[in-house]
Amino acid sequence: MKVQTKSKKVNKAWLQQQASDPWVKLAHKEGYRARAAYKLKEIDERLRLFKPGQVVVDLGSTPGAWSQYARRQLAPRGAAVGALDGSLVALDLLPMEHIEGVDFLLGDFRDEAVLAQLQERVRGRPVDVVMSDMAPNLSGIASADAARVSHLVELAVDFALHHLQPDGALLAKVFHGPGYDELVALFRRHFRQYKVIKPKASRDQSAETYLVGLGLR
Ligand SMILES: C[S@@+](CC[C@H](N)C(=O)[O-])C[C@H]1O[C@@H](n2cnc3c(N)ncnc32)[C@H](O)[C@@H]1O
Repeated sequence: MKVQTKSKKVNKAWLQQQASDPWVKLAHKEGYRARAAYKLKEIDERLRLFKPGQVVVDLGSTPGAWSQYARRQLAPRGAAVGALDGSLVALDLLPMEHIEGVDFLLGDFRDEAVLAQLQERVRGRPVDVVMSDMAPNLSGIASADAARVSHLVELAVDFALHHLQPDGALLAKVFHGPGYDELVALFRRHFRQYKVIKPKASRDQSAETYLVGLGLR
């Protein structure tokens, strides 16, 4: 009974925070499924990641705000959405409501069979942008959580090394704390340039930040 009361309180606080969050309001107005769209938008406005006609892979895509944003950038002006077929491939553990022009795959990125299916969807085309907003369920045990985050980012780097075109980009969510410096070193080792960006839409109290690798070494 006590637990239920506490979770109701947490829920109420979360709902209040959502209602007063300017990014949530903007997301509603502009038709995005989540405020996360504005993190990607800011990164894109700084680095110009997306261009019409590119091939993009979105890892950890649900509910779909990054896919929605990327899809809007990839569609050449005035082109039918069908022109995008297969050029935006999204993957998540959780189902994602359909977005026109987005080829969604349900599965765990750590699973080799799922990785093989993702590779099939990419059909051997060089990928321009791999983006990963994947975040594991956190246990609260810092070392275990850091290992989970690092593992997902390392797998995303490995995927990027095999599929990115030479001037392509990898964008990945990371967390400050144990394992962070090693992930920065990994980006430095494999990319000609790397950037660390904490977008304004990322909550100050959150340890999340984004690493972007530009151009393969
Ligand atoms: C912060 S949400 C992504 C939000 C998304 N970028 C958007 O704009 O709507 C993180 C997502 O990562 C997914 N995820 C976590 N671990 C994953 C894994 N091993 N394989 C695939 N997806 C994973 C979660 O299911 C969750 O939907």
